[in-house]
Amino acid sequence: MMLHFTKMHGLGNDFMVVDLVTQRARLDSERIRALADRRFGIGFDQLLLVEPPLRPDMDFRYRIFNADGSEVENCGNGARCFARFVLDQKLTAKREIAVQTAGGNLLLKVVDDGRVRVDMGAPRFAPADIPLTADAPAHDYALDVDGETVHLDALSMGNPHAVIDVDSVDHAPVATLGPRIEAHPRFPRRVNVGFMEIVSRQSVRLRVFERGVGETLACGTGACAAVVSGIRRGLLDQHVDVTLPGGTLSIEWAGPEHPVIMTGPAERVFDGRIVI
Ligand SMILES: N[C@H](CCC[C@H](N)C(=O)O)C(=O)O
Repeated sequence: MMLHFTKMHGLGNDFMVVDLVTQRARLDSERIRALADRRFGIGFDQLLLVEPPLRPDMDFRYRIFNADGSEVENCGNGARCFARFVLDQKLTAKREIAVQTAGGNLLLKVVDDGRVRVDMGAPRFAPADIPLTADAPAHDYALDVDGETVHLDALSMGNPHAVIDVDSVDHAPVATLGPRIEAHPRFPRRVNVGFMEIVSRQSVRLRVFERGVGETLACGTGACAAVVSGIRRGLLDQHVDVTLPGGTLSIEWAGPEHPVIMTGPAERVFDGRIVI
């Protein structure tokens, strides 16, 4: 069958977006892995599926699959592209769009300069919510990585994140330490690993080794997790600019029980059709 899709990106974190409201397709993890490979398919960090909602108070269901075929709970850069996509495709005329994901509900809003503002929901810190099989609180957690102790802050943005402070992201061990933490047995659903350099109380630099993908040019939930971690430890103010290799996101968090607000761009690259 022929499947229509749109290629999009958020600061270089790139997506294949598929409307399953007006078309039908069965996409299993093997097919998704093939589509994620530019030699056999399209090539993307994540596949985003736009589906009818399962609940009457939601506008859409938003499903997310990593390049390795694993379905995940949330994707921040993808949420901004989701909003741009459903408006461009005229699947809605709403300017505030409620979507349900496996990790919670998001509220998407296209703001005047064309960027998208996302209410990402409140972070969660209990080890069981991350999940982290920890016998201690998940902040400033000392993780034994092959005999080396790595201090990290673990939390959930619907999906699991570990945040590590570094003096310089340019010299951070993203490629060597990232995969060993991503697959660490203490994280039974694996984990996204963020390396954060604090520049000032209103600015950080960040690189993320993403679960199921590897290092990406940007990670929206990773940017949220890094700012929450810094604010919680008294190192950052409420509104922080996060500069990733692909560009800068604006993140705001007013503290526990409050949602994290992320604002940034969403770009459409091309439309296509593929035989599946
Ligand atoms: N790799 C992530 C999903 C995509 C997150 C990222 N692309 C974002 O923008 O939040 C995970 O396995 O939880």
